[in-house]
Amino acid sequence: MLSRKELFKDTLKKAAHAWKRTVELHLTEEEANLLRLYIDQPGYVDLHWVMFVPAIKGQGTEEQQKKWLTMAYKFQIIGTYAQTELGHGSNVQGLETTATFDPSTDEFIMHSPTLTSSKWWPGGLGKTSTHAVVYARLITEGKDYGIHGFIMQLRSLDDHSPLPGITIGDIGGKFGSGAYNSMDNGVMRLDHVRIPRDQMLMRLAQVTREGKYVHSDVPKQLLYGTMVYVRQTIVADASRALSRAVCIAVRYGAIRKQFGSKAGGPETQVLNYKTQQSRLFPFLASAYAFRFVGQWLKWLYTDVTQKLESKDFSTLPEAHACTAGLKSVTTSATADAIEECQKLCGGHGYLNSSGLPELFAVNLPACTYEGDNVVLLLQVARFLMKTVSQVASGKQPVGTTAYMGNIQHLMQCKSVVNTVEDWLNPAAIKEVFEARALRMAVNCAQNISKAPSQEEGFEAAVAHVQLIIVTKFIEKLQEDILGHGVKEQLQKLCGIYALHLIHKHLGDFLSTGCVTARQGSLANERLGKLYAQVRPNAVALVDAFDYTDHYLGSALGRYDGDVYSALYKEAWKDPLNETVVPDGYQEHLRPLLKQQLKLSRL
Ligand SMILES: CCCCCCCCCCCC(=O)SCCNC(=O)CCNC(=O)[C@H](O)C(C)(C)COP(=O)(O)OP(=O)(O)OC[C@H]1O[C@@H](n2cnc3c(N)ncnc32)[C@H](O)[C@@H]1OP(=O)(O)O
Ligand SMILES: Cc1cc2nc3c(=O)[nH]c(=O)nc-3n(C[C@H](O)[C@H](O)[C@H](O)COP(=O)(O)OP(=O)(O)OC[C@H]3O[C@@H](n4cnc5c(N)ncnc54)[C@H](O)[C@@H]3O)c2cc1C
Repeated sequence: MLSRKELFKDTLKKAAHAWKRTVELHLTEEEANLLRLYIDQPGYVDLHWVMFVPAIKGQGTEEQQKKWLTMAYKFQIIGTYAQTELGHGSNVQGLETTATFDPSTDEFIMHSPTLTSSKWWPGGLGKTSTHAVVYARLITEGKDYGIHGFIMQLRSLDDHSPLPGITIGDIGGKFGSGAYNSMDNGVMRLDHVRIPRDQMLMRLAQVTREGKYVHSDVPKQLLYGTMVYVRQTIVADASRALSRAVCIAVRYGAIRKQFGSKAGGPETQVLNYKTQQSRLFPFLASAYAFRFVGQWLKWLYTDVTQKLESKDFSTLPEAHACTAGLKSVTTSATADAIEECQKLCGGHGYLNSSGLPELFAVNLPACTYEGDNVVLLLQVARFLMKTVSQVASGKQPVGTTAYMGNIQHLMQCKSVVNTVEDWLNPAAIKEVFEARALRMAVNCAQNISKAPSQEEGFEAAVAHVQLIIVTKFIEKLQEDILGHGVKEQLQKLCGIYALHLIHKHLGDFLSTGCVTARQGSLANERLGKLYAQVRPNAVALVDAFDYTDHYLGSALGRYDGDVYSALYKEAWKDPLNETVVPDGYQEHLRPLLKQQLKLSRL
């Protein structure tokens, strides 16, 4: 087991190799990220590509982009995204770092006025990055204009030492043993560090040579654009991580046999047990659901970005709500699912050689980074409340809230389900999800009108986001899908995804009158039948993810199923087995045993 320093150095070597190949092969950002995935290092290249470069692209002028991106693409500088502080992460407007304009020298003075204003968490800040986009309160002519982005050099490009006035280091080890511990999330304090005025990212706002603050005609929320971009990529990440865990658990469930042998025959595959299927197959369905909604979200984000180019900001709120909501729902579900997949693999699921502990450790923080999942869902709730009031004033909602325009019908419709088979009807499923989401949003709006609260609407936000995921799965099935029998299998998975949510949130569906108790039990019955129908193709459905054994990194999830010899082989690789008699025996164990033996002979 590598020490953290060895792990960091090993990752730095791999990352530097990846960067070198990126430049030599002239890789695009997309290709560089794929390279990162396949060297499976969540380290340094993330923040440089994933946030430092997009922040400059989104908030820098053409001139600033030309200057800084040229260096960033060639890895002449390595950047990070320094927003979060010791005292504030979720509340960006609460950040305390200051950037005070000094007209006498045409510079900004960057300063950490309090301990809690120390920058804290930025990936790569601790030991690697030479530059950062630093978010700070812009102060000019004695007035605080709130949070803006500034490019700062942190370390010398000659010997990598921190520049004067900058105290910088790593924040220490984190949850889990592997990947995120290879990343140097850092702490930084600034002591009146001066930077030229032109290092303020000036696409959204400017400060003139005289110190006048000028806000351009774009929504100030574009300052948050980099986070929106990463949130949409995280949905695709979640679907990948979930499908890896499910691939391991399904393949292992097909190999593992426990109990059930008749007259000395073979024991039963644990994947045949209904309890195993009811725990695992919703995750299999979710892996496909998140992949499809992630593809749609990427389209939405691209579409919004193109509209922004032509100063059309109309879909910015929708983009914020969708990226925030889908990042929140998919990462929470994925973290829970990976943990459950460990349990679905019994004892062997807790071995590092299963690949599951590391997968969990790397993906758990996604519930927090890029926005705490609760805080993001409250943003969705705010968006829904605004939409409900617009509908009440006669405005026709569009996009993912278009269903709210059908308020007359959805507020009083009864589900058409009368038989188990009816739950196979996508239209019936979609209507039930629309009715639940709308009724919960309206109930919430009514509660807020009685007692205003910033925290109402969390459940309504979840209902709205789950409706989006179900809708995109149903829409995907309306496309041409190649491969004999593939569409039929995906239809079953779509049914499992939707019906397991009805099962899980039956209280919502009953309390809003969207389904009756009988319809709820018909849904459960349908779910059990779907599990049995998916079982014969479960292994094929995870093989379809097409992960190599290297990428999966799991003795349990091997394509050839040769699990036990893989586990056995892996065990002997552990450093503890380098000696037959363990270190410490002579000092600690032997004296005790000898003494006890002597006593026993007295
Ligand atoms: C390959 C992958 C590897 C992936 C691997 C990645 C590696 C790990 C990287 C982790 C990097 C980080 O964590 S970087 C740091 C991430 N940090 C965060 O995500 C911070 C989360 N907090 C925030 O985003 C903000 O503080 C909010 C949105 C919660 C609140 O902001 P606020 O300014 O106070 O705004 P608020 O009053 O709530 O709302 C005012 C109005 O602005 C709107 N609004 C708010 N945000 C936005 C927005 N982003 N876009 C549009 N509109 C917005 C609201 O809807 C509202 O509209 P109206 O209702 O007035 O119409
Ligand atoms: C692995 C990792 C990498 C990171 N990388 C970076 C990086 O590169 N750059 C960067 O700038 N940051 C980074 N971060 C920081 C990250 O963005 C923040 O931790 C995240 O935004 C959450 O903010 P917080 O820590 O302030 O949580 P808090 O907001 O303090 O959350 C604590 C609790 O308070 C609750 N809460 C907060 N506000 C409300 C509210 N209004 N209503 C109800 N409940 C509320 C939350 O739900 C949560 O349960 C990283 C974090 C991690 C874990």
